[in-house]
Amino acid sequence: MKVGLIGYGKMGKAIENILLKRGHEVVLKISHTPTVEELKGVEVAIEFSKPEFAYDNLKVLLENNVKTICGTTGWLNKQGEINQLTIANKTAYIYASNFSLGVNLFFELNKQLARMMNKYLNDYKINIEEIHHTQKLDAPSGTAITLAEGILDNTNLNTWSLDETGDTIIPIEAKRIENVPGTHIIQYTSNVDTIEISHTAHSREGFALGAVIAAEWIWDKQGIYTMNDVLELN
Ligand SMILES: NC(=O)C1=CN([C@@H]2O[C@H](COP(=O)(O)OP(=O)(O)OC[C@H]3O[C@@H](n4cnc5c(N)ncnc54)[C@H](OP(=O)(O)O)[C@@H]3O)[C@@H](O)[C@H]2O)C=CC1
Ligand SMILES: O=C(O)C1=N[C@H](C(=O)O)C[C@H](O)C1
Repeated sequence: MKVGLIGYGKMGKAIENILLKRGHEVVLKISHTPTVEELKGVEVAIEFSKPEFAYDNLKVLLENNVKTICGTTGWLNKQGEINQLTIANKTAYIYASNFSLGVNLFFELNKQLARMMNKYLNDYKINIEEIHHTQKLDAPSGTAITLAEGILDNTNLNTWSLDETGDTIIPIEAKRIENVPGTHIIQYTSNVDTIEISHTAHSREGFALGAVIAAEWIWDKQGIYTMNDVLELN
């Protein structure tokens, strides 16, 4: 597979290592919005850049029929437009707030626990905590937002918030600590006990491997997909 890396930072470099180990060719690695000329020969693009650049990058990629994997978080208000561009250009696109197998299993566990807890939310108060390295630009993390959405879809709770509290709000606490690749904790606390589930990434390797597996999967497809499709989780 001939891959273009759009965003050659911490994740771009981790993804390159895995692509090369799996026998793929990295034909482009840039830290700017690609030009049409640069995209010639790119079969699949993997976009891990910064929140403010993701939309422009994805627009160029999809308008040039490049199949695209996007892991950049913190820009999702324009996801609808990107989905429309994917369909209009008959190409293929996967976004995931987290590409690791472990977190995608954790997303399913979170939904199942939320379904069980819904009738006990008078007794148990929920909270989400996420911890990341100090260079992270967005808060809360994309993964924490996906976890909150999984809980909202399976309970009578109304919304999530970084700073507000209330009976129907899921509070998310975002901590920034040097060198932490990504930790997510969900707690249900009553007067007598706490139920807690957590996922701790030990490095960026799991995110990077998941993005490469998604690129390999989308290579011969058209349409909008998720990691649930790639990993056949449900
Ligand atoms: N979905 C997932 O599984 C994961 C998602 N992420 C997300 O991926 C993103 C990148 O993370 P990470 O690699 O750690 O961040 P880094 O800051 O290490 O890398 C971002 C890179 O993007 C480059 N860049 C700047 N402007 C542009 C542009 N216009 N187009 C393309 N690239 C550009 C930066 O270059 P320069 O330094 O010169 O500005 C930098 O090299 C973040 O949004 C993060 O939240 C991270 C891990 C896993
Ligand atoms: O910025 C990061 O590093 C990470 N970002 C993603 C997120 O916002 O959820 C995924 C992972 O937690 C690492």
